[in-house]
Amino acid sequence: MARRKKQLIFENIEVIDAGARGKTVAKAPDGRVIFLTNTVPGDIVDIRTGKKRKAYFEGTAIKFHKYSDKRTEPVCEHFEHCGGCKWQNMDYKHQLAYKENEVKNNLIRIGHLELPEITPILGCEKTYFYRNKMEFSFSNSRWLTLEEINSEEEIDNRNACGFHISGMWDKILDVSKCHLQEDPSNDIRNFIKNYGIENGLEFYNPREQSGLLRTIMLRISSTGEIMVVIQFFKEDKLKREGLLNALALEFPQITSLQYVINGKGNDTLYDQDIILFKGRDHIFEAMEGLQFKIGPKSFYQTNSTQAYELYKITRNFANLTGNEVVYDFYTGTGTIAQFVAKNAKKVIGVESVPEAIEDAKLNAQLNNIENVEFYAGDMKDVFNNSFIKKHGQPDVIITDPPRDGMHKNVVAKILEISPKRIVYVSCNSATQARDLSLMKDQYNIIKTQAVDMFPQTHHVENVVLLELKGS
Ligand SMILES: C[S@@+](CC[C@H](N)C(=O)[O-])C[C@H]1O[C@@H](n2cnc3c(N)ncnc32)[C@H](O)[C@@H]1O
Repeated sequence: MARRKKQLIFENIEVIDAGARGKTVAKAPDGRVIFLTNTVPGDIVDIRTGKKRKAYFEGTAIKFHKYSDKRTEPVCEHFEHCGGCKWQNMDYKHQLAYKENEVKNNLIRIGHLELPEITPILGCEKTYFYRNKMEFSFSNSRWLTLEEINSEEEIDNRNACGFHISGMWDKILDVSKCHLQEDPSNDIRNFIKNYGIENGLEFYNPREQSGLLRTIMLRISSTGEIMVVIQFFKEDKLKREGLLNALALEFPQITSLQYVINGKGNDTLYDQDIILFKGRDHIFEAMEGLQFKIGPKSFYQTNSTQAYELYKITRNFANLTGNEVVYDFYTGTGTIAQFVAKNAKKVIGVESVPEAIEDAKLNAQLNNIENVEFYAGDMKDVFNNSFIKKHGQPDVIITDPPRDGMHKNVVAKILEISPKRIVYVSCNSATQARDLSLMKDQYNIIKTQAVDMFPQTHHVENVVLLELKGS
């Protein structure tokens, strides 16, 4: 072990694991964990530590003695700098194994749960170009490589359109080809960027809060429909219409072309008026004969193909016969509720975003589903005695909370009313394990199934079936 300022150098260390936050894991000779970003399990490396926390280090591999046989060549030219698909350098079958293991470890170590035999994780057939929604940002402060910084040459164009660089709020990595969304995603983004540069549309300056072009949101649905929403920082009718007309002419296949003028400090669209320029103000997603109307603010699972697999597993675990009252908590736009409705007596969905609930009601009408009801509000407030009195004792609860998991009062209320069956869908198995540990005295875990929705990243979805003990 050598010392360099406050940093430490550890030599010949094997990388042993991958998991939380997309980082890989090695151990220092004293047993302390080192989290790394630029390695794959099986690599043998020298490590320079950076940030030291109490119980672990953050580090970087500075020399490779052996490359792991779990490695594969990243397909994306931006891999090294982007940070969006951190696991691209690991063969997909190994990515799946680490995800499966992460879920299992969380359920056992955090939840102290007794698990049934674990069914293998369900991988994606499509490991690239699987996202239906992408967001890109403009900046006149393109992130520069070290080579560019050290070069003597003057950099005259620092306009960029792509992704934020982690830890540098004002820097954007300029992306020429992203492997996450099908074509014409890249063509549309590059067209807008090039048009902007050629026609003097200033790119957003995040420090000074100035410029015109701010963000692009691009949705391509499984039905092939395309939505483009361009966010401008200020009003400039001439330049805006020039761009939108040129885009519409170049890509006549765009179903919905919309824009926003947002002069706020942040670029979230959710509190903004979105203005239709051409086509419809929505596109459609379709799943097993159901249609879902998707507006610019609607939530829809980002990987449509795997969402279908996830919902089939959920429906299968719920094992409905047509006579059950089902509560679908954290229902979003009511997709799971509608997906299981034909197998249930009635389904009640709850969601905090009122616009999502409006979409859910509209979609249920569109799909001629009459046995679903939707309510907007925070779960911990809505799910109370009068709610239960109104809708009846549920036979099955399906719950799909955000990454933070369920509020403890929601868990307590579920335990109080004790439905026979609970299907818990989660995008964060650590909080899922925490919640399940609160339920383990009353419920047995019957099945658990991990589903990969996001290849090349560490994210993983997990579905657990619980049954009331003694039922
Ligand atoms: C993981 S998404 C699930 C969406 C839906 N089940 C689906 O498959 O499309 C979680 C949802 O919970 C909603 N949500 C977050 N916190 C909530 C709360 N406290 N009460 C109710 N809904 C909440 C979010 O708006 C989001 O739509």
